[in-house]
Amino acid sequence: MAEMMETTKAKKTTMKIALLILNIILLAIGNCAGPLIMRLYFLHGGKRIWFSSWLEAAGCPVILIPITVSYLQRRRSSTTTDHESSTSSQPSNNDNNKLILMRPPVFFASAIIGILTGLDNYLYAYGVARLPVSTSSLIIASQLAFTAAFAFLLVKQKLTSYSLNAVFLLTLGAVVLGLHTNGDRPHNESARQYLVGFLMTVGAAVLYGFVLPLMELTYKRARQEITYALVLEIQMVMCLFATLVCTVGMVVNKDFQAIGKEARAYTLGEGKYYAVVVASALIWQCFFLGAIGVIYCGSSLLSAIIIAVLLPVTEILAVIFYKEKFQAEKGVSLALSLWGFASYFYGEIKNNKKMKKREQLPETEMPIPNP
Ligand SMILES: Nc1ncnc2[nH]cnc12
Repeated sequence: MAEMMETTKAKKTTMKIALLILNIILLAIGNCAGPLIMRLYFLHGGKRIWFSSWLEAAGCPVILIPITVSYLQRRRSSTTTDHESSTSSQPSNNDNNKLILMRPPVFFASAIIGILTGLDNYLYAYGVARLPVSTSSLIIASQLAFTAAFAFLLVKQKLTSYSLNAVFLLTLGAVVLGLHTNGDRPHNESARQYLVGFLMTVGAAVLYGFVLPLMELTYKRARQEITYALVLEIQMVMCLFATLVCTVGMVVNKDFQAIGKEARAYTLGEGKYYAVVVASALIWQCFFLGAIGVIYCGSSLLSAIIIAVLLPVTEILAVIFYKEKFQAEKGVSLALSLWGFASYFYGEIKNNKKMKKREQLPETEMPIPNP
């Protein structure tokens, strides 16, 4: 019996590590390619900020694919368990047969997070439209410090010397990255436009720094078991509400009527315009699913650290694809980010080892029962 429990526990741990790796990959794709494709829209004639922020969430119907696969899998496994339990008189798990796992408290929390995400997407898109990538990346990297502060307040995230060191190094990396942005205001932009873009991006960093721990709090306070299938449903509801917020913005701003004209005038061609739009919607889904998936497998702080560590990668990709200059600051920033990331993981590994030792201790101290 104890052996069976050990095997199930080991299986669960392996599954969680596999899920963590998968979500880190999704987050990496979204975090690196998202800002680049959003910028591609603005660089070649795109002007609609509400539309651009709408694209960050509107690709959510694609999440219906893994939701359906997960439902079919649950049903299949529940049929097998039902069959086994009918012969072994064990109760079957009712939740497995449900098409929708989410209960009202999680639904309302996801809806609120979705509304905040919709507003955040607008702030973020505004910054990408107005500022050079290097500047907006610098500001967004400060999000890590806000996440650390909000995670400390909302979910009592323990800040070890290693995670604090990681926050410090990653923030320093962002500051170094911004050193070369002096006087980088584009020629066709007024000082006021530039300043508003700057402030909007600061707002995005603060708001998203709040949203990540809020999601972790939702997982912790949910009065139901959180599984990855439920995480997919949360992503769906969150993005639906974010899309709703941005749809209102688009309607007020008359963006829907402007899309056709904008596509025809796009300097890369109409076909490429729609390709950018579709790719953008899909890439941002990777970002948001990756972000909340990493929170599920790890924590909101880990999600923010991965986002911060990948920002210099985005810079390098911008150098390759948009022929931006690669100054020494970018190399230093990259090194600092990797150092911060290594520090965080070293701390986590040390912590895990300590926890495992503590788990094993009572077993060795327990008296051996008489047969
Ligand atoms: N809406 C957003 N999209 C991507 N990265 C972000 N960082 C802060 N807000 C963001």
